[in-house]
Amino acid sequence: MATLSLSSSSPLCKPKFSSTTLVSGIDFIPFSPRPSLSSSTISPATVYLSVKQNRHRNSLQVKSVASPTETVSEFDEMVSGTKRKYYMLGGKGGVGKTSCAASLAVRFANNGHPTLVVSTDPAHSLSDSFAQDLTGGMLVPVEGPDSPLFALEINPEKAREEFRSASQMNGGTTEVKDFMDGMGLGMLVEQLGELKLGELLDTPPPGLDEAIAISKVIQFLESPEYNMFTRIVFDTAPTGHTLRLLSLPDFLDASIGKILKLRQKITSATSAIKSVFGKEDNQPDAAEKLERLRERMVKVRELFRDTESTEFVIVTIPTVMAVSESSRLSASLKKESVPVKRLVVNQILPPSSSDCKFCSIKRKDQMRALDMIREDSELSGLTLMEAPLVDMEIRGVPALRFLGDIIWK
Ligand SMILES: Nc1ncnc2c1ncn2[C@@H]1O[C@H](COP(=O)(O)OP(=O)(O)OP(=O)(O)O)[C@@H](O)[C@H]1O
Repeated sequence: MATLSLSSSSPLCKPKFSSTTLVSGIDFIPFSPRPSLSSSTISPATVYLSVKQNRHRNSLQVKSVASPTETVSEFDEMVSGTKRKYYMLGGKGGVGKTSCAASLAVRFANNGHPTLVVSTDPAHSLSDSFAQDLTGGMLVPVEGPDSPLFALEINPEKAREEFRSASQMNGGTTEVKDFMDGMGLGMLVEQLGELKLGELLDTPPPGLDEAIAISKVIQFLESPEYNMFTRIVFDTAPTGHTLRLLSLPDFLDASIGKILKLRQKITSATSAIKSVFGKEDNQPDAAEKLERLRERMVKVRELFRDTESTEFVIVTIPTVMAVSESSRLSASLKKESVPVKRLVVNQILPPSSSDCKFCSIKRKDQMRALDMIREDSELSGLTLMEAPLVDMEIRGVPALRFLGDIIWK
């Protein structure tokens, strides 16, 4: 039986399979691997853990069982190369997307990659996860990891406001409509109204915030000062939003195209009239802004489908509901040609070493859900990466490093 060790004094150390090292406050004891999960679907060096308090207060032991045939490391593949790569983590609400995304970002940073972790979930929890204030909609350095790690929580309200102001006419739609009505051109404005842009922005459908947020990130990343980041990890909003997001760039691209055409017609009509009356047309560069937004939407769409640089990682928990939703998510991503290779199954309970009835029933349930994954036509082809349910809240860089070292192998 091999032992996986993690050392707090050496965050860059790779797992060793021979000795036990004490790390921080909890003791992890090994238990046998489930024979029903084949080595082809298990991530290398899958860790089976049970958690129990250690009498050494500041130490943590992690022991694992490594199959002798498992040699290829998933994380080695993820970490190799300095070309920029994007990892998008998504799944059902509350399964641990933020914890997994933050732990992956820490893992990349501790393996030499200047990394950016971005939350596009309107209900941000990166700050809570890192236990640092990362709010403000700008890049904020995360303290702790070995290489630079920055976080960005996109403020959806601010991003949407920018989009709204770029989409509006000079002086507001009503004013323009009155003016255009007077000129017998009200029909054009009505056409603009039919696009229901105002409605779209006032009650945004799931996915719009995300699309705008991601296009905002692309805008950031285009600036030379962000060239340094070689890994970008996205903590995305729950599944429903993600699915809408996939079709949104097309929808917005088409809408913006129409808006731009109408704007052009209206602007040329108004400026011709204004010039007759000697008024200056001081129209700001709104059309230009809108065009740039449209271009970024196209880039978002391309980014999602780029198998070279992008990977969507589904995060789930071993319950029938979460597995069913993950299966649907995987099918939708496949349909949209979004690359998916890995599935993180989070919060797996250890086999009960006590006579806790609740624990053993719960674990049996989880094992059934894992079987479901194995038999699911959508999910069985993905590489399974398992994470135990630990008996402490995953908060702060040391805890995230600990979790990351277990999941991302
Ligand atoms: N493996 C784990 N062991 C113990 N606690 C965990 C584990 N993974 C996540 N948690 C805890 O579960 C809670 C929810 O996790 P997290 O915020 O990462 O989920 P989420 O999927 O991002 O949620 P949301 O959909 O609300 O954004 C947090 O308190 C987190 O610390």
